[in-house]
Amino acid sequence: MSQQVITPELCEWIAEQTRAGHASESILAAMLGSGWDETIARQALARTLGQAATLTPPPGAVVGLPEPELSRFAPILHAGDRPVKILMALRQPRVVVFGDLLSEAECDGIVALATKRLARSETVATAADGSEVNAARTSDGMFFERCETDLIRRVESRIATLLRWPLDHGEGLQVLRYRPGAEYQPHYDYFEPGHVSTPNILKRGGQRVGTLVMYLNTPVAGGSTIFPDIGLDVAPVKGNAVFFSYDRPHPSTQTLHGGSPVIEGEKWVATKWLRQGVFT
Ligand SMILES: O=C(O)CCC(=O)C(=O)O
Ligand SMILES: [Fe+2]
Repeated sequence: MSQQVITPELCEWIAEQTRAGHASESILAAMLGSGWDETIARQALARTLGQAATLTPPPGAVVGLPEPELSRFAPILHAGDRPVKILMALRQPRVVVFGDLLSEAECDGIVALATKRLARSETVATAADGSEVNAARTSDGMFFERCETDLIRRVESRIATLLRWPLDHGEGLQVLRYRPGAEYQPHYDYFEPGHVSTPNILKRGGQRVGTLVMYLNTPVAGGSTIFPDIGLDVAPVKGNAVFFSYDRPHPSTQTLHGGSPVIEGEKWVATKWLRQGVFT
């Protein structure tokens, strides 16, 4: 079978099989038997049955991922010290848009702290030979240490509560500033399994399994976070955030994403990457 697609007919067939009493696992086996690609088959089951699809994870996949508590679909989650709105949730791939994760003052505070460091890194960049310049990412960036200041610690523990993932499994916050024309071309956040540097990176906490991009300001135009595989554009609104998770380092996770070019104004984001284990 080439170019397999999940059609309404396929979803209806899965629903029928379920009504007839077949377990998700045996429907998957039947699909694999008739030549369906495993990733597509799993996606079709997840799309049709949602949380009722009880499948054991694929071999090599991470068991247990960062995930907000959405089982009752409470529109407001209590993330420790702050109520956080759920604006949108997609099951497959898992993408959740949060409203008001950060207050205006917290956004401004992170931007102020990062601005000082960006100014410093600009000086270094001019002096250096430019080898670090990445054409796919035309923003400027810096990293905070985990729990570097009280503000950073407060935000990090809120994220840990919201995503039910230990604080020490997260990397330090990365802040990016995009000026007009700057963008981050579509990419995956996991480390490429075949890349020479990956084995060393994985020693410090394993693979990345989730990403939270928090918007620290609202650009005038452009700068949405795009997910080309699923046709999703997330508007960068100050204080809001987009979360997505990936259980294996593979394009089948459909987590290709990027920052579209800023058209007017600046765009500031803080990204928290979540690892499988303790990040050291
Ligand atoms: O700026 C964005 O919208 C996306 C940022 C991103 O992909 C990242 O920080 O890994
Ligand atoms: Fe990314």
